[in-house]
Amino acid sequence: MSRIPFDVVGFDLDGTLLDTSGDLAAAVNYALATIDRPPFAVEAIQPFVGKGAKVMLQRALTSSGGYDDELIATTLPVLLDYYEQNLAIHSVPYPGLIAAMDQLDQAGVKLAICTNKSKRFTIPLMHQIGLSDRFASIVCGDTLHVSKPDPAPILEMVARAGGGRAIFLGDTINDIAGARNAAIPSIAVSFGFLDGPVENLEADAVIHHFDELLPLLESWPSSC
Ligand SMILES: O=C(O)COP(=O)(O)O
Ligand SMILES: [Mg+2]
Repeated sequence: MSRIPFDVVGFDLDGTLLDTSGDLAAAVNYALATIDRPPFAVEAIQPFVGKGAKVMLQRALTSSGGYDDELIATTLPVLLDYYEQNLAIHSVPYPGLIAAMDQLDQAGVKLAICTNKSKRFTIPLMHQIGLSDRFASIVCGDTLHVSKPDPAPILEMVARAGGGRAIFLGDTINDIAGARNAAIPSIAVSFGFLDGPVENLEADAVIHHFDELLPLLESWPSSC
């Protein structure tokens, strides 16, 4: 019998399951080079991630001289096409993820994903990393007509994974607010693409490494 009081453990993707920042930065920098803007360091791109590729590009353009709609219209397809061809060159699971997933499988808990990344990138990326068949459901930024922090995609992820009690892990306010809006508990990961102190996310708990996940879930009060 599992001592974990959850049926579904849901994960954000970028900055939570996988460190995708190397490939995202390469795509942003490729697009910026086509308009003679200088590249960003990988770490500088991280806080731009979390609300989809268009917002990531808008944030990069804002930090390098500004933009108008025409510039977005020409550079976004360049970024998207490059990223689609280069999804998993540098991207890797965070340390301890696979072992934590194995432990959750053994405990009979379903794993699921709710990401603001488009389906066009999410499904091939998870396939190329070799993890796509480990998740009971994968809800992307364009699966519904709304994305996190709206609660609908998180609730859809839980429903598609079979329903029941759920908890959600993420690295940005979109994830933690989305879980709160969906009335499920949340865990913030301190190793993701933070844009400030992890405490500012006001998650119910914080982990610094995936080794902490199983003990945390096993000690989670079953009444809350
Ligand atoms: O593509 C993004 O900007 C964010 O994706 P995430 O929701 O998996 O962090
Ligand atoms: Mg994220």
